[in-house]
Amino acid sequence: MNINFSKLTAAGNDFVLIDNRESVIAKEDCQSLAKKLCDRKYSIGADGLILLEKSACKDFKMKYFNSDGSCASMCGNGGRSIAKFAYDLGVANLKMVFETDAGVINAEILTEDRVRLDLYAPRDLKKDIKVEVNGKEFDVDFINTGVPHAVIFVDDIEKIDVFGYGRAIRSHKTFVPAGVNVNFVKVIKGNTLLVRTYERGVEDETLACGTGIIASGIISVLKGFAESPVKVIARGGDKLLVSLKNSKDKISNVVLEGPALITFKGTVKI
Ligand SMILES: N[C@H](CCC[C@H](N)C(=O)O)C(=O)O
Repeated sequence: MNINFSKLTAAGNDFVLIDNRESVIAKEDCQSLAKKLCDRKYSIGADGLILLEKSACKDFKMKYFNSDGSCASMCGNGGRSIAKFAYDLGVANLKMVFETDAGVINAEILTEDRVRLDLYAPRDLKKDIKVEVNGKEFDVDFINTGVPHAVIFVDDIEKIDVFGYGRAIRSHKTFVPAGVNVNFVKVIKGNTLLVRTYERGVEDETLACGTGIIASGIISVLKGFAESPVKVIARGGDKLLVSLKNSKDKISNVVLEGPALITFKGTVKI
């Protein structure tokens, strides 16, 4: 049987995507397969594995696995990548609706390499949590944008030890047992953020984290540091846009727009 797969990068967050509508990959094999395929030395290499699965009610379903094999309920850059993958396969039109474990997402292919996601409302906002790690106290805002995120505003985004502090905060007792993705944010002129993210499940800084960029945009607006739509420059240099639709006291839903490129595609016979 031939399996369609692709390698995509979305603002530098890269993924292996597999068309698993015929369920050729068994549930119990997904985590070990993710670790194997995401290994940058002995395999294709990626931040995560994304499976396109059949859905009874939407165009398709997305299942996401980090490069360490852990399963996550959502991936913002992965969502933009699977939209492109699904359109390329002919599974969906330019506008599509798909299921994730965090909720239903509307996606639109805007141009050859730009995709927009319209997501569910974020949840579990907790402001001004004090977290001390490695002798330094951080003022953290927490929000769940499909996966858990800590947002920390810093003055010097170039100098901050994203790996050291990110790893320590990711596993801090405040966030156990699930852990948290850690975003360091610098507000610059022009209603723009610079964001660097230590990603749970990759256990390193990635060049972009879509749900982290959304979390950073939301918290910046709530704190009055920026106005929607917020421009975000990811670590890899790509530009994304976070737009919030506020309704009374909560953010009704969020739109993330940014690049998503197919860098390789093929089929493998099994
Ligand atoms: N590492 C995340 C999942 C992927 C998030 C990120 N790649 C994105 O684009 O949202 C977690 O385990 O919570």
